[in-house]
Amino acid sequence: MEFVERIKAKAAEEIKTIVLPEAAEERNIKAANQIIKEGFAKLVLIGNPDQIHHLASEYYLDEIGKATIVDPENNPKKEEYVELMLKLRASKGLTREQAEKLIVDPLYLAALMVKNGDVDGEVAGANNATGDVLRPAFQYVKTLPGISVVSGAFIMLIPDTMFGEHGMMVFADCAVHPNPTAEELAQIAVMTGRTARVIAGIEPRIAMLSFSTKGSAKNEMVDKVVSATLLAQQMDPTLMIDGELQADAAIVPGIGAKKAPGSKIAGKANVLVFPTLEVGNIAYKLVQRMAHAEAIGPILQGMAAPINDLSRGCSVEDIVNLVAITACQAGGMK
Ligand SMILES: CC(C)(COP(=O)(O)OP(=O)(O)OC[C@H]1O[C@@H](n2cnc3c(N)ncnc32)[C@H](O)[C@@H]1OP(=O)(O)O)[C@@H](O)C(=O)NCCC(=O)NCCS
Ligand SMILES: CC(=O)OP(=O)(O)O
Repeated sequence: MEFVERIKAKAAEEIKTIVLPEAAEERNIKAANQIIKEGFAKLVLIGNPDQIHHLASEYYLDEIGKATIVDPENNPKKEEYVELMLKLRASKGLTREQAEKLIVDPLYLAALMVKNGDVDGEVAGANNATGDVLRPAFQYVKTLPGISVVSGAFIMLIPDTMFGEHGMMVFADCAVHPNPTAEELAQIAVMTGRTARVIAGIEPRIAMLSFSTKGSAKNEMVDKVVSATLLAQQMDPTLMIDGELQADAAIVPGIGAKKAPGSKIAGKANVLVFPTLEVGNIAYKLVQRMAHAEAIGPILQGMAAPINDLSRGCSVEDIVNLVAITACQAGGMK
């Protein structure tokens, strides 16, 4: 079974409720209709009900009536969420007046719904920049115990290639943490290995990427990747991790054998960990656009509850796929 079909079938085994805070938008509403029709998740749509119904009738989206619509301007749970916000962040200086303003923002409302257990997960980002999606999630939903840094992975499905796992690769961090320390990069590598195992369903072979292979260049940026590799190997000895490797040494067998003889990962990597967000975000977009890869994500790694971001360049299908992954995470696939 193909990856996307497998994820949808898994989500359908235990139906979860996912909130879409950008529902009054064409791609979101079309995706919502498709998800309800396919039946692998229940949906809560945040937005102006008139706008949502108008879009649904404009595009003949017959299933939208089966979703729960929450109007942020007229939300019966507003007071309950404001109290929760104050309980969680009054100590950080949040005032009642600020909380009452924030809870009308669909991205804050969605994060509070997740925190309050009213929904099982959230998908947003088609209409909002990543930072704006992440901030309410970081403030209210927080990270898993023991995780200090959230990162974003993409499952890349690259057509007509044998790179990675028959064209499937996992890339991270492509979305969240601009300039990780060695310790943070090690955490990102370990979390990405787990995403590859649990969500992509592959046994990870993780390459810690750099512009140097096994000491071919000397620079503090290379030193960071070397330290991160050692730390990641210690953090999870069950994972196969090697570095520092250049991208060609990581994925091309002949070059891997030449530049990193004896490495179990070189030439065979199916997980690529980038040294900074700058590199990861540029690399995933180039592979997506130039190699016509499907880029599923960013799947946020290390959140205490499933909240996932989208690229503003996403398609309807991208939203559908990420909702399926979010529902699987809510079902315990983390
Ligand atoms: C994620 C991001 C928005 C956080 O920036 P910020 O709001 O300035 O962060 P702050 O330092 O004020 O932190 C806000 C909260 O988030 C937490 N946080 C920040 N980065 C975090 C991370 N990577 N993992 C976990 N928590 C994080 C902070 O601990 C803080 O929590 P607190 O308020 O309870 O103390 C910022 O790092 C960012 O914009 N990243 C790039 C996103 C992006 O544009 N990606 C490219 C497109 S996908
Ligand atoms: C993941 C990402 O790059 O998001 P956007 O394209 O919205 O900035």
